[in-house]
Amino acid sequence: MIYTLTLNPSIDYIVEVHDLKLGGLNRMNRDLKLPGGKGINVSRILNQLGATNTAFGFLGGFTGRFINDRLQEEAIRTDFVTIADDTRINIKLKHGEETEINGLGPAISSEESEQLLQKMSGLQQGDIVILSGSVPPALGSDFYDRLIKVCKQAGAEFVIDTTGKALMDALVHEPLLVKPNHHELAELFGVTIETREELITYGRRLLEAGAKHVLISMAGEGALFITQEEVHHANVPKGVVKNSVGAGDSMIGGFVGTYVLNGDLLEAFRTGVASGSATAFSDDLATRELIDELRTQVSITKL
Ligand SMILES: Nc1ncnc2c1ncn2[C@@H]1O[C@H](COP(=O)(O)OP(=O)(O)O)[C@@H](O)[C@H]1O
Ligand SMILES: O=P(O)(O)OC[C@H]1O[C@](O)(COP(=O)(O)O)[C@@H](O)[C@@H]1O
Repeated sequence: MIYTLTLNPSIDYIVEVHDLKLGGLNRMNRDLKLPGGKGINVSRILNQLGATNTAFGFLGGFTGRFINDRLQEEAIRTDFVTIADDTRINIKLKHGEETEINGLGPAISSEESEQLLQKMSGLQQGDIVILSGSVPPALGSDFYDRLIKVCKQAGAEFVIDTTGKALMDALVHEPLLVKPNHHELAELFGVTIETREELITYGRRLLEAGAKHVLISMAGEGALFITQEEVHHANVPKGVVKNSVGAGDSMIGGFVGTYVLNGDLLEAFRTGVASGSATAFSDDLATRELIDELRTQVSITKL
């Protein structure tokens, strides 16, 4: 079974303002509310691909109910801990560029966090758990570490998509996959990365530190897939970018879903790229139809 875990879900409030005046009154040209948070996005893509999964995490208040209702409409299995505080709202401001303002996250009591650990104690050998996104300050910076230990004790594999120290600390536990984008990879090592060779060098360091597979996404510039044996590059399909929020999560969903369904790593890479692009070319996350259409445009080259 595949599980996603979103410690810090969000309503993604997408606000389009054509001519933004800081300090002035602005009117929205368009707005859209989407269920968000990294693991929740992964669950929605897995569901599109027919990969059965359950979404774990914390949801609370009117915002949490909105997210839960939207996931029920899509028949996604959920097993969230209900918390007293409201789930956050993240603002995605489109004004020619995309500016994101993400909330810190709600208060979570120790009883609520224990409930999550209790749910996860039911994990079994062979399960895959996708740990995605930021950690609300209320949980403490070592919370992923505790969750990874629960996964390992159960014999479950894990994927981790987070940043900074939490990601670096997770590597020693041998995640099945990590997927930094090119900026996150540079930040992880405190360097500036200019070339593809440098991306590969730093990507390989994540393998050396314990990751089993490394995906490096480069938005419209394609992606790299690095394993112990080989490095592959994929181009991205052509299309008009509408909303790239969730593109990285879609890539993880496409990769893991395909890997679990057919076991082929390069097909998983291809579907991951197609899923990321299909989301970038859509207002909401990708649909199965668009992923299938774009998959035929992704070519993979061994470097
Ligand atoms: N402008 C774009 N054009 C085509 N595909 C895109 C674009 N932006 C993102 N994607 C797709 O989504 C994937 C993940 O996007 P990226 O922006 O690198 O991740 P993240 O959302 O984690 O920052 C890319 O590898 C690519 O397949
Ligand atoms: O937990 P974080 O790091 O604040 O990220 C949450 C945000 O990331 C997203 O999951 C999108 O992530 P990506 O664009 O990296 O795929 C949004 O839905 C959400 O608002």
